[in-house]
Parts: sequence; structure tokens; C-alpha cells
Amino acid sequence: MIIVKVGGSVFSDKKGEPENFDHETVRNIAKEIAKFYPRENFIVVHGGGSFGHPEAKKYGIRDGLPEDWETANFRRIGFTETHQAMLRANSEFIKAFVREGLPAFSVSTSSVFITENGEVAYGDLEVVERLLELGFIPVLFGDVSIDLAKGIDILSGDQIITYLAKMLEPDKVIFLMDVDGIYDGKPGEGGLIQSLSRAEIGSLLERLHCTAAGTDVTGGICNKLEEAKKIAEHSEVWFVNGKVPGRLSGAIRGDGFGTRIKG
Ligand SMILES: Nc1ncnc2c1ncn2[C@@H]1O[C@H](COP(=O)(O)OP(=O)(O)OP(=O)(O)O)[C@@H](O)[C@H]1O
Ligand SMILES: C=C(C)CCOP(=O)(O)O
Repeated sequence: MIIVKVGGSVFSDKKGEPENFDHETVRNIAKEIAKFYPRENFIVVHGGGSFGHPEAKKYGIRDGLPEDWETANFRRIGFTETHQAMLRANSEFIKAFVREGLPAFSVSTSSVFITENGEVAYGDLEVVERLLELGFIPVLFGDVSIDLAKGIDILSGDQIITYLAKMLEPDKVIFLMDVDGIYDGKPGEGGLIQSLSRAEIGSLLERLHCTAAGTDVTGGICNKLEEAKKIAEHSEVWFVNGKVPGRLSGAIRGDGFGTRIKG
């Protein structure tokens, strides 16, 4: 089984208009998956991009539910609005996949996982496992979450993947990004790292100063590398450019262009 994370920067321009969606890129991703399905089983997880992140930021969802009723209710409305924005992004994914004959099925992350300070506290994967057994492609997404410590929070797609990898032990986890892989520095400045061991991630994080978070509410490239370090305990991890046709196929075959992380 292969888990594919479609980064928010792949399917939308995070600095562009709210809720912009790159239909052509997602159609190409679906076409590439269709070349391997059903020989391979897939779980797809997508990020927030220009859908979830602006709403989450506007309503301060990561700050949780305060005592003050007015502010708490503002955030409750924001919790709902952010989830609805993510459902709209998810619906575009499902439509694109179904058009390519892929039985993609939407699974709402906020109905499966409970967090504690933004980390998965527990998740009930029975539905996901049964969907896989029945030949479906479960499609999850970064979402709002009920949080044991803060009341509400955001659960990033990258953290969902870490939990799925730990519980389901996929053969491979592939992160699709809008750049060619992980760079030793800022993209365009540092060189592309084609191969990385799990043990080398710590020193890379130090070299990157983890300042690449940009406008994301869930931590950008640093969070991604932190999660990749945990995932590599269970599976091979790839970071490839999801905007360039053929790169996903290369990672699925195992001879692709991008960054490969081994345990
Ligand atoms: N050293 C680096 N290597 C690779 N990308 C980097 C690096 N430093 C900064 N970046 C930036 O990180 C971005 C990817 O992180 P980002 O959080 O936007 O990923 P995403 O998975 O597309 O988004 P989301 O979390 O919304 O799903 C790239 O667009 C890239 O410009
Ligand atoms: C902001 C929301 C709702 C989802 C965040 O998920 P990510 O883009 O995978 O970090």
C-alpha cells in the first residue's frame, strides 16, 4: 500500500485567491495513480492550501476555545467554516479521481482523529482499513480537530500520515510538493538532496533553521521533515514535484527524481 500526500502548494496557489484549485495538476495526479491501481492500493491525503489555511488563520483556530463566550463562539463558527472549506477542496479531488475511474472515497479527518495539542491522541482506522480491503481509495485531508487540551485545533495532513504509517505500515509514503524535493537550504539556493538517511534529518533541520514556515498555520517544510523522520521508521519516504507529470510515477516505481529517505 502506498500513501500519497498532495501538498496544498501542489493543488493551489497559497498566496493566490482563496479557494483556487489547479484542476490540471490534480487530473494528472489521478491519471498517474490510475496507471498503478489496482495492482497497488493507495491512500491519498491532501493539505489545506488556499482552502483551509486562510480560514484557520482568520479565526485563530490553533489558539483553541477560550473561556470567554464571545471569542469561543467566533472560533466555533471558524471551526465549521474551516472544515467546510476543506470539504470543498476534498470534493474537487473526489470528482477528479472518479473521472479517471478511481473509486476515491472521502473520509473526514475530524470524524476519525482526536488530537492533543495538535498531535494525534487517537484515531479509529477501522473504516479506512475496510475501505482499503474493499478496493476503495480513501481520501483524507488536513482538517480541524477536536482537541483534548485546547478544545479545538488543526490537524495537518502530514501528521495524519505519520499516524497512518505507524498503524498501517505502507510500503511507501510519497509527499508531492511544488518543488523537486528537499533542498539543503532554500529552494534555488541549496542543492537538491537526492538521498537522505533518517539519521541525517536532525542536522538538516538545524541547517535549515526551520524558518520556511511561511504563512502556514501548521509549520511548512520543518513540520514535514519532522514527520518524515518518524515515518521513515516504518516506510520508505519520497518527496517529489507533484506539478511535473511523471514524477509521482517515478516515486511509485522507485526509480524517480526527487528526495528519497531511507530508515
Ligand atoms: N529546504 C527546503 N526544501 C524544500 N522545500 C522548501 C525548503 N525550504 C522551504 N521550502 C518550501 O516549502 C514549501 C513546501 O512546504 P508546504 O508546507 O508549503 O508544503 P505543502 O505540503 O505543499 O503544503 P500543505 O502543508 O498546505 O499541504 C515549498 O513550496 C518550498 O518552497
Ligand atoms: C489548515 C487546515 C485546515 C489543514 C492543514 O493541513 P496541512 O495543509 O496538511 O498542514
